[in-house]
Amino acid sequence: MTNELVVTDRLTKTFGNRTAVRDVSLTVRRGEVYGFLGPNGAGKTTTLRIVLGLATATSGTATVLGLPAGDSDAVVRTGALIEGPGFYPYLSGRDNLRSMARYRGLSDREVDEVLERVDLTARGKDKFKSYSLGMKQRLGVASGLLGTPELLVLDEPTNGLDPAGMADMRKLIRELADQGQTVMLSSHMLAEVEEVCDRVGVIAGGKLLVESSVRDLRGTAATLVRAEPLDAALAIGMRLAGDDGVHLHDGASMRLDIDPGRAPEVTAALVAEGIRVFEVRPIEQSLEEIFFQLTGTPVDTTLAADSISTERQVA
Ligand SMILES: Nc1ncnc2c1ncn2[C@@H]1O[C@H](COP(=O)(O)OP(=O)(O)OP(=O)(O)O)[C@@H](O)[C@H]1O
Repeated sequence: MTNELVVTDRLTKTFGNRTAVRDVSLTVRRGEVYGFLGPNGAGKTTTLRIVLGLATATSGTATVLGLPAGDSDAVVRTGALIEGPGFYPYLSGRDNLRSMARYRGLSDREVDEVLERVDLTARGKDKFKSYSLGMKQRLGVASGLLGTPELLVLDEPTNGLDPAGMADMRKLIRELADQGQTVMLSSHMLAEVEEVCDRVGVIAGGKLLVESSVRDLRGTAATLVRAEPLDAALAIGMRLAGDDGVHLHDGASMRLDIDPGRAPEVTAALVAEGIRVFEVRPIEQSLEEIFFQLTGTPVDTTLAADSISTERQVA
């Protein structure tokens, strides 16, 4: 049994003379929620389509559950929500799933189980067309869960949902993960990836820029110091962090590019020079800044209110 459920190796896809995906090598491990993060047009959907066997690569390989992407056994063991599944508007949610289940030789009992998992049991008998967007999307996830897939692939699962619908969907994905479900999802929202995902692959312009845990991506390698007089403090800062490791911050503090674990040493050095120390604390880069540094693309401003609140004023 492989623990690397998705492995792509230098995956490349071109459309005419446009390269949508270029040399993407990523790994999704069993039991994790993997966030494929990137701005619109980055190549996320194209990559997921190849992983799901809906498109072929121009070069490179994609392996799913240890099998070539598109292999019938890999397809059967993978659930997906991509480009919105087609549901019959005048059938109930449950009957829509039943028709899918029968087609695949699955029992009605399994339909009731997946409805329960996405919290739609109470509305299962209502017509699909009466559902909110969030419920429709949850029904889409339910359809992806039919057949107890080892891997669930969700393309922008919260796209178009209102804040409450987004929150419901994120909660659902975390619940599925807590039940052991491996999920690979795409998103253009940093806050979402931070909230939901264990690991992240950042893609822009078709290239995978970084792959790491959200925590490692952000890092905490800087220390904020508020002290007076600041000029004297800056001189000590340079002694400790080097000339390039000191940055003015807010006009009243400095950021030192040194591990926050050295806070006692920093404090002692400042105090030894008669400098008054008001604050020494770890400082995190915001994911927005990291994203911008990696991609050269600012985060979608419509997401600002939704973003993670962390230190945003690194000099
Ligand atoms: N069938 C196609 N024919 C031509 N170009 C395509 C095709 N599919 C995707 N592309 C192009 O490939 C690039 C990557 O598209 P893709 O849909 O994979 O990005 P994405 O990251 O999923 O973005 P979005 O969230 O906007 O869908 C885009 O420039 C897109 O226009």
